[in-house]
Amino acid sequence: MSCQAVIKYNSKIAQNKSKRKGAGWINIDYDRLYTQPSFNPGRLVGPIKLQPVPGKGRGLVADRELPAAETLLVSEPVGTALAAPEGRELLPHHLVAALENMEAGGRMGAADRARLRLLYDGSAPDSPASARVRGASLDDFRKIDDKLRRAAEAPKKAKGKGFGAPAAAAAPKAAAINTAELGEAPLTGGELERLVAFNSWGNSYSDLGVAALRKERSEAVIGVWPEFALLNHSCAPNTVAFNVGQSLVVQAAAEIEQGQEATTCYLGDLVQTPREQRRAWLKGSYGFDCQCERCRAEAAVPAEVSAAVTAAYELATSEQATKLATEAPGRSDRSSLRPLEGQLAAATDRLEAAMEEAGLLERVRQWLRNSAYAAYFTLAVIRDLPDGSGPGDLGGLFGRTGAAAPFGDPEAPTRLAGMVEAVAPGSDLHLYLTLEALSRTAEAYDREDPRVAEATKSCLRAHILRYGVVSDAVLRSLLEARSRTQHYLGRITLASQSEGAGTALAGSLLKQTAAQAAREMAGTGAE
Ligand SMILES: C[S@@+](CC[C@H](N)C(=O)[O-])C[C@H]1O[C@@H](n2cnc3c(N)ncnc32)[C@H](O)[C@@H]1O
Repeated sequence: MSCQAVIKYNSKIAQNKSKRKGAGWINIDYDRLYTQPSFNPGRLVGPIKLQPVPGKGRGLVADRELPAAETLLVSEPVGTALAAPEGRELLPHHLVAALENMEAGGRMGAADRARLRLLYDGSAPDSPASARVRGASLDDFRKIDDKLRRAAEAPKKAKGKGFGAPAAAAAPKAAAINTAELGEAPLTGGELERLVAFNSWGNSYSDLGVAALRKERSEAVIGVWPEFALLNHSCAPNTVAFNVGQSLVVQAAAEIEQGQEATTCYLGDLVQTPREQRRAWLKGSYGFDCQCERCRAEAAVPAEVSAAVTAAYELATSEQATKLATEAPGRSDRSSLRPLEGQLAAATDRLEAAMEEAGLLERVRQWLRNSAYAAYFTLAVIRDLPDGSGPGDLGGLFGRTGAAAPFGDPEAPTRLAGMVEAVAPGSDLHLYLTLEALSRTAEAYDREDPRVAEATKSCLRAHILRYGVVSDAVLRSLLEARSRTQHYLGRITLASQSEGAGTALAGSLLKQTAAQAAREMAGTGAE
């Protein structure tokens, strides 16, 4: 890194430090959070505010410039989040039943009831029910416990200021919300169903790297993290969220400008499907027509480009392709997959040519590639199959086995990681692919090769995006734990200590300190 970049970086850090003295910045001890299960960070809110967002009801907007890797939120669930062994599917009705049980058993606190009732319940934006919560602020979520205590001490004062009361109608400000009253009546089954339908968040695993460091099992989770439920959706979001114990951590996964909306993605794996599929699912599940930047950009491309996306996607998700790809790990060679490989190559080439012809921006091209990701991914998987070697020797995108397989294209994971970063920065898949890219390029090229240096940088960047700036030791442990993840047919799992070729590699390659990596990131951004 050049001297100039170091100086710029230092001044950027200094600026950030002085900015962070103000209210709103989260200064969390990540090392403790990621390593000590007993450490409870509580409810933390960064420099964001809740405000009306045209066409979306309310949303969270950055109060100041938020650099990538900065923490937006650390949220705790309403009641408790449900957990099950990793990979098990937990559905909203499981959560509704659990919350109903809490109510029935007298274990639902007034503060949690109030937090839930401050969330969107599916009512039309101009209905009286929506008007009830429109004036809420993030403080209403954070300070409910205090308010309830004060209301209990002076019950008469608190009465008469609730929603719909004449005084509230005359002054429709946040102060009109009486959170104490919102916590009074038990939540009905119907209320819970609606609130869970629109606000719950589930994941088939809590953070794999952190679980390893905390010596916990990674678990499937579902819950309502109320502050997180204030984030609106985008098909190319600028935040990443992950579970650490009962907490949900939300990080800026890209720089978010002051006044810009922070967004999350409601789609899960569907983020890598064409526009029509994404929008149909969002309409069916949440009742809105997505108008995010990616949806708008994808709607504006020439018909040939859209047709090429659809054709590539449909080919890769056809019954025949899915069957062949599913059976592939048991195959001794890739010869029977040659016809499919040829069709997929033609389909992705056609998409690339159509995008080139249309002169699209690289950002839009990356979005469109994600819409046809199944085709790019399946092609890379087929090309990864070793020619002629026996079953059990499979490695690469089918999951690391430690075998030194003669991979078809050492740069395939680098390209896939770049694509995924465009729609799911800091996601499990993004981190997995950057590690895969690092181990592949290191196997294929000399350690001094710029492609290895680039892959190292991308890998560190992805991990810092997700985890924030942690100590050198914790970063290295996280990388080592994550280098044992396996990816097979869309599922990422953590292999046992002894499995996985990535561990030693990560240890030897990732000698850079967390501070150096952070400098690299800031230096790149500053130049
Ligand atoms: C989890 S809530 C998000 C916060 C919500 N906007 C509020 O006012 O509390 C989900 C609901 O927000 C709205 N929403 C989220 N993302 C949207 C988007 N991209 N466009 C339009 N509406 C959106 C939809 O009504 C959706 O059902």
